[in-house]
Amino acid sequence: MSTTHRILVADPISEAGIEKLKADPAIDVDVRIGISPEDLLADAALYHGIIVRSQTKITREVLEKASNLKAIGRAGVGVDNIDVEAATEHGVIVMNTPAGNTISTAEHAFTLMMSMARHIPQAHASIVAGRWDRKKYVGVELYQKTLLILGMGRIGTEFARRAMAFGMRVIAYDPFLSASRARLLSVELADQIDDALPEADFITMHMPLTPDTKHLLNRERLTEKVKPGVRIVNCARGGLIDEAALADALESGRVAGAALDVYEAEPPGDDFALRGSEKMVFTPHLGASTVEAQENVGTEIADTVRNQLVDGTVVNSVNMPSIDPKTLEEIGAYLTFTESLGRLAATVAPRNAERFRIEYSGGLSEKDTTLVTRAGLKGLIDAAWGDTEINYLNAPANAKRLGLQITESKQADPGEFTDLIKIIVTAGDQTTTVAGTLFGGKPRVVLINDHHVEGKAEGNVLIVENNDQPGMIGQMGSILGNHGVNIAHMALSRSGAGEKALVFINLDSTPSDEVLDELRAQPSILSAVTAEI
Ligand SMILES: NC(=O)C1=CN([C@@H]2O[C@H](COP(=O)(O)OP(=O)(O)OC[C@H]3O[C@@H](n4cnc5c(N)ncnc54)[C@H](O)[C@@H]3O)[C@@H](O)[C@H]2O)C=CC1
Ligand SMILES: O=C(O)C(=O)COP(=O)(O)O
Repeated sequence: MSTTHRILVADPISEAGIEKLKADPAIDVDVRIGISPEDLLADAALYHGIIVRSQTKITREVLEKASNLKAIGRAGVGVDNIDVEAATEHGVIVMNTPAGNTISTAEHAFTLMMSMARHIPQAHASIVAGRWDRKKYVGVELYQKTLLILGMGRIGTEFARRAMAFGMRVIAYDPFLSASRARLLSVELADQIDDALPEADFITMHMPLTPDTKHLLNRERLTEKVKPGVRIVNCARGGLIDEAALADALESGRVAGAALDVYEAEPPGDDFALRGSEKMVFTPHLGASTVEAQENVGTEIADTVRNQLVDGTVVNSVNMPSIDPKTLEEIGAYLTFTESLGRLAATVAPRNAERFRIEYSGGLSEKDTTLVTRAGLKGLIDAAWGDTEINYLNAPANAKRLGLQITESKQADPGEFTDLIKIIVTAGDQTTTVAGTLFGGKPRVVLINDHHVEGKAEGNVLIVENNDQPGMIGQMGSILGNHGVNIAHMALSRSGAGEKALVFINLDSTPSDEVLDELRAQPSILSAVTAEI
């Protein structure tokens, strides 16, 4: 039976994007543009996917109600209207469209800079008002002026190209920009923002709004650090500039002008201090509002969310590593297997694990194993704590919540196997080790503590530790047989003749507590545990 995935489109995306979703039999789409916060809360549980732009706020409260939600798609770049931390905790993947609106936004920001330099909106309004103010609107050239770009990512880079074509000197401040990349882009790299501010005739902002970047242009910078007469463009996020401080800096003349597409509150309230200033140029968050950009981001996000819900791929996620079809092919087989190993470790290990260590050797040691580690962690947490809401996304956050330390190591030499995955769980001074490999594509458990076995890592398993003495297998077989539990496969291991032995049994059904109690009551059986892995 095929499942239908229900997607809410909460903000306006292109018709082409909506048509894509409507045409897909696996998708049921509800277009509810401008849905109220109350309705969103009330109906959040209906949806597996939600698509937004910058308007709809996906808050922690919404995520708490959205019990079926798996993916949020942002048709655009900035995800500051989504509580990504809460989404991660709830196992909801957040994905965006990083490149679809780059050119439109760079062009818009550049247009704002030029309009500001030549007072275009004010001059236009003066004509409309019947005036002919040629003296009042004398502007400045961009040519040979110094431009400071704050945030040299996709949009910043496109802005720089255009500025250089206009003969501007370009300085970039971006803590994540390498010196070699700056050279490649022909821009000067500023190590410290405060060193660059006094040099800039124009500043343009192109970074995300985060707790680190909030009010990057604060009162001190706007009134003491910037070059007198600077002109500022913000087409990124309103919160990057302290608007009240900007109003004062304009008033004092330290800042000659500013052009904003984005605001601390959108739309700005009645108390918006900058509204009346003649030195300002405003647009209502139009950076990405072109036919081309909307076509790009609308169709892309429709595909991205659809593919995540239907095929399990993850691309352009801001809170989870990518799982593209190639990655799935490379490590897909290891994901379910490592989850089983995690479950097995939980079964054999004592409760209250404190440390989870996963070791990769062989071919896997050269691959990106982030997700494989998360799969093992998911299996462990699910089986040990009974937390079925756990998934690849929220496994690390849940491990943290449970006080579980995670370490991962890799070594090239796999010993006798092509690939080996070892999970070591520690609780107090007790350490439990399980290891496994894919044997001709089939998952095999090859080690449980110091016992080498060759067990099938699937279905119902029973692990019995006993004293190595004659008749033990018969004893176990009869107890299981008497309760109608069929043995599918059995693997034996012992540390030495007459010492401790371990039996790894695959069963056709789950043994009851009665069976386990009976096994444990045998004088030579030291332990018996069962799990569905
Ligand atoms: N007005 C509009 O309609 C639009 C606004 N945006 C905004 O523009 C921003 C930039 O977009 P893209 O260039 O596509 O993103 P991007 O991710 O390609 O670039 C962002 C850059 O900011 C840098 N950065 C991060 N923290 C920084 C810090 N503390 N100081 C300086 N640089 C820092 C990053 O290293 C990166 O190079 C987005 O975050 C979004 O909020 C994006 C599209 C449309
Ligand atoms: O992509 C972004 O970050 C934007 O700010 C564009 O916002 P919008 O989709 O036009 O509401």
